[in-house]
Amino acid sequence: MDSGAKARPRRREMAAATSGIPGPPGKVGSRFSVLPSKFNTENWSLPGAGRCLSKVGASRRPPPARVRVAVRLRPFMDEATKASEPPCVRGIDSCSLEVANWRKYQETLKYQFDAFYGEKSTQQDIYVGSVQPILRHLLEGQNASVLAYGPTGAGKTHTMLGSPEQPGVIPRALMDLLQLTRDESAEGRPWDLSVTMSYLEIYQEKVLDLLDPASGDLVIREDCRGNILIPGLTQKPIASFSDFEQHFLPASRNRSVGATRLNQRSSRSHAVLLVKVDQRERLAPFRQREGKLYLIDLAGSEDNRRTGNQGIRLKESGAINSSLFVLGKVVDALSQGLPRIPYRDSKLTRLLQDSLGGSAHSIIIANIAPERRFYQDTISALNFTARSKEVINRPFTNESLQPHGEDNWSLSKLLSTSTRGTVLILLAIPPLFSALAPGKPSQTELPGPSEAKKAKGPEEESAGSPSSVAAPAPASEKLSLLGKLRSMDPATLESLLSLDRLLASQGSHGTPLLSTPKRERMALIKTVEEKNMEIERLKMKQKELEAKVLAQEALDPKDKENTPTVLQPLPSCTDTVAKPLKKAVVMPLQLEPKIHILKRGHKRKLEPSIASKPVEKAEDCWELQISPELLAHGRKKLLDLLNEGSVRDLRSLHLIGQKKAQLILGWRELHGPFSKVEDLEQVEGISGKQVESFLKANLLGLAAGQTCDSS
Ligand SMILES: Nc1ncnc2c1ncn2[C@@H]1O[C@H](COP(=O)(O)OP(=O)(O)OP(=O)(O)O)[C@@H](O)[C@H]1O
Repeated sequence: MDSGAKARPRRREMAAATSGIPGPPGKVGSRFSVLPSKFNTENWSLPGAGRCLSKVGASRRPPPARVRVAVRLRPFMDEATKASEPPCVRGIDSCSLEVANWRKYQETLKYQFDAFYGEKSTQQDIYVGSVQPILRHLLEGQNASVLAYGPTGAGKTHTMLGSPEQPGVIPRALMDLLQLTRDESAEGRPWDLSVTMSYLEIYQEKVLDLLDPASGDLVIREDCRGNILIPGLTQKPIASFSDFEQHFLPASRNRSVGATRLNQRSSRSHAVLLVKVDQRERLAPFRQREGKLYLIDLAGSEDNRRTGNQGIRLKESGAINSSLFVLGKVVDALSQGLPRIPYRDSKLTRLLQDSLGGSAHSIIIANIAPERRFYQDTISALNFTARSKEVINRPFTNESLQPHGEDNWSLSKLLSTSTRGTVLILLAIPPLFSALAPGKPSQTELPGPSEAKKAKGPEEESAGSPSSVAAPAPASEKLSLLGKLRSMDPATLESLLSLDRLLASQGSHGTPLLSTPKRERMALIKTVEEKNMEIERLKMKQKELEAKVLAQEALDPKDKENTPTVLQPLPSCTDTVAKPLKKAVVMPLQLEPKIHILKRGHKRKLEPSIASKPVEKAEDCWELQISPELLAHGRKKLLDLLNEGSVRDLRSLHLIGQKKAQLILGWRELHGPFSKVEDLEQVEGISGKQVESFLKANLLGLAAGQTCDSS
C-alpha cells in the first residue's frame, strides 16, 4: 500500500536527516547549548520585511498551503530489545518508510511524507529541515504552527523541547526568531519588531495558563475576524533568549507530567507555546503586522492495557484520547472537504482551528517508535499523519494600520488589499475603536496609548494632529458610518470588494485614496448604503413571493391533499432571504411518498397493498428502486456506522457478525475511514457478493426505519 501517493516528495536537504550528521557547533551561555551559531542560509533564506509584503500583496489570492507532515522514528530505548527484535519500521529514503504488515508478513505498508527522519537523525536535522523554513512567515505577519503528534513514549517532548544537551524545536526556534527580530529592527530598517510569549496546557479539557497557574480554566474565543483568542492569557515580552528561559523554564515545571508504564515522564496534557511577533512600520503608512507561532507538544495517545493506567492516570488518559479522537475527526472532515468541521468538540481542536484548515503554515511532526509493542500505535499515527497532509490551509497576512493618525485609515486600502491575500484589520483611532468594538478590546489585542505614541513617527505627528482627529462633526459622522461597516453582512462586504476592484480598474489606486481620504470614503460609504437598500428591497420581494406561494397552496385543494401536514409555514421563514429558499427545497421532497417502488419493465408487478406495507414488500423487491433521497440517506448512515461504530454497533447491522465486525475495525485502523460503503469489499474476508447482500439487507432496513420514523 502506498498511502502517500498524492504527496509530492520534497527531495531537499534531508539526506542529513537519515545519516545523522550532527549540526553546527552551539552557542555559548545558554542552557540549550547546542544551538546553531548562525543561520544556515543554504536551507533558509529569509527575505526582508519589505520584500515579504510585496510578495504577499502582489498576488490576488494567497496560494493555499498544504499542511506539511514529517515523521521521526526514535531509536530503540534499550539495547536488549534492539538485539532481540527487528524494528517494525524501516526508512526507505528521506521521504518514505515502510512498516511490516502483520496481516500478510510477506508484504509491507509503504508511506510517503514530506520528510522522514530516521533513528539516527539529530535535533538539528529536524529543526533545519522542517521547522526553520516556516519561521520566515512570521515576519510576513502570517501564522505558523508546529505540532508534535504520536503515541506516548515515542519522542514528542524530546523533539519539541529536548534536553540541555540536545535542545529541541522550541529553544532552537526561539533563539532564531529572537535573532531575526533583532536584525529586522536594527537601526535604519523600516520596521520595529517585538516578541511576546504565552504558555498554556490543556489538561482534562481545561485551558490552564502555565505562566500564571492560579488563573484557572480559561475560555477560548473567536473574534469577528476568525482569530482564536484566549482572553486573560498571560503574555510576557521577551527581548532575548535569557528572557525566554526565565519565563519558560519555571512554567514548564508547572506542566502536568506523570509516570506510566510506557514513559517515566509522560506528558499528561497538551502543551502550547504561543509566540507572537508584532511589527510596526516606522514610516508612513505606519502599518502593523502580527504573526503567531504555535509550538505544540501534544499528549500521546494511550492504550490503557499497556500503560497500566489507573485512577487519575486513567482519567487523564480518557481526556487525552478523546481530544485526539476529535483531532482525528477534524482532520478527516478537512481532508474529505466536509461542510462541518467539529472544531468545537474539544478544546484542543478549537485552539488548533488556525493551524488545521485555517490561516497558519503548519507542520505536523509524527513521532513513532521502532519497538513491536508500539506497532498498532505506529500504524494509527502514520494513518493520521497521511490524512493530515490532505489538509489545506490558507495563510494570509495580518496587517493593519497603527492606531493613530486619521489619514492612516483608508477603507479602500482595507478592502482592496484584503482581496489580494493581505487582510488589513481595522483598528482605527483609539477613541473610535472603543466605540466600534463589540466588547472591550483585550489588552493583548490592542496596543496601549503609550505604545501607540511611541510608534508615531515625526511625519505622523505633523500630518495627523490631535485636533484634526477630534474635529467633532466629522468624527461622530464617521463613527456611525464605521459602525455600519462593522455590522455589514458578508454579501455587502463582497459587493464593496467588487466596487473597490472597479475603482482600482478605473485608476483609483491606494495612494490617491490615501491623499484624498474623506471624499473617497464618503463615496464608498454611500455605496454601502445603496447596497443595503438594495438588500432590503430584495428581502421585501422575497417576502412577497413567499406570501404568493402560501396563498396558492391555500387555494389549490389538490396540492393541499398531498401536503396536509408538511406545508405548515415555518415559524421564522420570512426573517431572512435565505430561509424561504430552504422551504423551497423541502417542499418537493415532502410531496413525494417516502419510498418510491418503481416498476422495472421486465420485473415483478407492484402489488396494490404495497403502500401500506412498504417494508416487507420492499424487501421482496430489492430490484425495485428506493427513492434516491432515502438511498443516499441510508448509505450515509451505513458509512457513518462503518467509520465510527464499535464492534457492537457493527454487529447490529444485518449480515455482520463478530468476526466481520473485527475485520472492519482492523481495516479501518490500517487504512483510515471508508470513503464509500462499497469499500467494504477491500476488507479481507468480505467478498463483492457479500457486500451486495449487505447493502440490500441494510439499506432496505434503514429505509424502512426512515419511513416508520416519519410516519
Ligand atoms: N530521538 C530520540 N533520541 C533519543 N532518545 C529519545 C528520542 N526520542 C525520545 N527519546 C527518549 O524517549 C523517552 C520518551 O520520550 P518523550 O518523553 O519525548 O515521549 P513522548 O512522546 O513525549 O511521551 P508522552 O506522550 O508520554 O509525553 C525519553 O526518555 C526521551 O529522552
